[in-house]
Amino acid sequence: MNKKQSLLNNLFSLLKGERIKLFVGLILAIICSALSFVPYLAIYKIIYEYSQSGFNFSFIIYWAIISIASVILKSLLLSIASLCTHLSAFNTMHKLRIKVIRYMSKLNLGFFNDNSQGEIKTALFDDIGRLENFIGHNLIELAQSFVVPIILFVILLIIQPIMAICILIPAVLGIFIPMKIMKGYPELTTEFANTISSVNTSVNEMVSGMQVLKMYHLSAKHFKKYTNSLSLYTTCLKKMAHKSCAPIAVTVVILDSAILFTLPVGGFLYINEMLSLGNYLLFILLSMCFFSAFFNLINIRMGIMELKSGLTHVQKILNLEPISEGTIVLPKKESYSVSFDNVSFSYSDTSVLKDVNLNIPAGSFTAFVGASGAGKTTAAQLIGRYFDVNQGEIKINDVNIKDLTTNSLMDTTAFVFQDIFIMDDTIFENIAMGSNADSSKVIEAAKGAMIHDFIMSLPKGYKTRLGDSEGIKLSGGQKQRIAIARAILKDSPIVIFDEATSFSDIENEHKIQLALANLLKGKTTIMIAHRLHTIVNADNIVVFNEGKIAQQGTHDDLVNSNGIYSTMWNAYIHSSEKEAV
Ligand SMILES: Nc1ncnc2c1ncn2[C@@H]1O[C@H](COP(=O)(O)OP(=O)(O)OP(=O)(O)O)[C@@H](O)[C@H]1O
Repeated sequence: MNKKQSLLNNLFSLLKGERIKLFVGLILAIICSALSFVPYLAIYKIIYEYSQSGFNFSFIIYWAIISIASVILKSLLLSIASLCTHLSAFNTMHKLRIKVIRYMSKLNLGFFNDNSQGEIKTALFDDIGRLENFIGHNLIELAQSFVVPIILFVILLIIQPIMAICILIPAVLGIFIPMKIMKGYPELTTEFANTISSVNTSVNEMVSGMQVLKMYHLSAKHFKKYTNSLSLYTTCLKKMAHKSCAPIAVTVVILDSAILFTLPVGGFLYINEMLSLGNYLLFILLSMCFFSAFFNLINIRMGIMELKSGLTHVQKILNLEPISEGTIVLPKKESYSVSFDNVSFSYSDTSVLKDVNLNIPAGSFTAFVGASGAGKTTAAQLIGRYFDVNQGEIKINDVNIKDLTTNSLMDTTAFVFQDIFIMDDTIFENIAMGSNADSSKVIEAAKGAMIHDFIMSLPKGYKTRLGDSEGIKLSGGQKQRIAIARAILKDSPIVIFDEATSFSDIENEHKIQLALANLLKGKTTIMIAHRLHTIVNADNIVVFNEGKIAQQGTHDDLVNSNGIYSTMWNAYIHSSEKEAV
């Protein structure tokens, strides 16, 4: 998508497939507006007939039936028009949501670290959801608000030009004065969209952290972020109500009293024989329709402002630079080398990795260790292009990862993190993750991750549902083993574990280590670990310190040299002994 392309342009291109439905909807809406004149016409006819030839009951019945029929037909057509525009709205919202989700998949994975779930949810559902009001309701009102006054104005112009021009005065005042008073409303709608986003973010945070919050006796009232964002939201709503109050009142006053303006003008023209009594009557009735058509304009304008500011969040996502994709596809191989050449990286202003040089030979087992915040996870994530390096190059098999296709990079690397994503689905699908793997492969992977016996102990085995809604809950260690089974099944030549066995008990951790040692044979493995006993057999242990590589070597080499690792190891042994006592 073109970065400069505005969302409104995108909207028009999304609406392309909906043109017929929209056209039918708008035409029907205009016919409905024409039908709304019929009762006025009936009143005119009855009064005029009465003034000319006295009371005529059958004439009244005739026009009453026509009026009722027009009202019924109008309701029917309006329902069909509304159905058409709503179907268009739902299809457009669906297309835009798919478009944004597809686009998000082109962004680097770090986007999902940086953007809270609440913000993404607001953009996808609340902001795009505003299209329903705009396409479903506002477009109909817009068509009626423009077409009806134009038709009426032409009719009035034909009957009596002076009178027609006179009725323009209150209409113009009724539109422009409120618009002037509404100054500042667009800023409020932007503020409103932002406050909804921050309420969603804080609600998400609060719900996911409810257990911790309760433990610290923090109720919703005490969760400052939530109460603050909620107060901002409520304040903004109040400000919007205040701001919209005056323009709505002014519109109502001007348009409602407009008839008081046309009435004496018409009277003057009638006295001076420039207007017949019948036409005077018709004028009064038609000008009532004319003015009422403008009432919706103020609502439409507010709706458009809210839509525009809401869609800026969506536009912000669509404006992000997608990850540049290379063209090289790595051939299928058991293992690949990975190298960091002078790599530096910062998260906005925070420099995290500085001039890192590292060679990870194909098929080797490398461990990243170091103090918390030293940059281990960041270094590992850069291999999967969660973010792009600011300086230097990361290569897989001597190919810069930026030159690989995204699919090739994703096929080549598998990540197992501490924080594991579990889908609301069966255990089988949670391991297969959308692949076409058959059950024997899934079972083999589960056995490798030491989770098969647990799965078989469940009444529904691999068909057991996991997840928050109706599924069973897994322990941290069980989740980690599901994630390890996924990685085993993915069979990527480079596997990166970030504290992937930290939730397992010692016995299971040992079993997993043994199983992994077998399964990862030949693969290039990178393991980030704080529990140092899990990586003593690594071919190379890389010690990170403040974003730099401070040391590297085998466990024995590092323990025997006086450095950060030996200090870490001694502290680790000491704390393990203490725990054992
Ligand atoms: N998405 C992010 N945005 C901004 N700063 C970040 C982000 N992720 C990490 N950092 C910062 O980068 C630094 C390195 O973090 P990183 O997670 O790579 O360290 P680590 O060595 O893996 O730590 P740990 O062992 O605690 O997981 C830290 O100071 C952290 O605050």
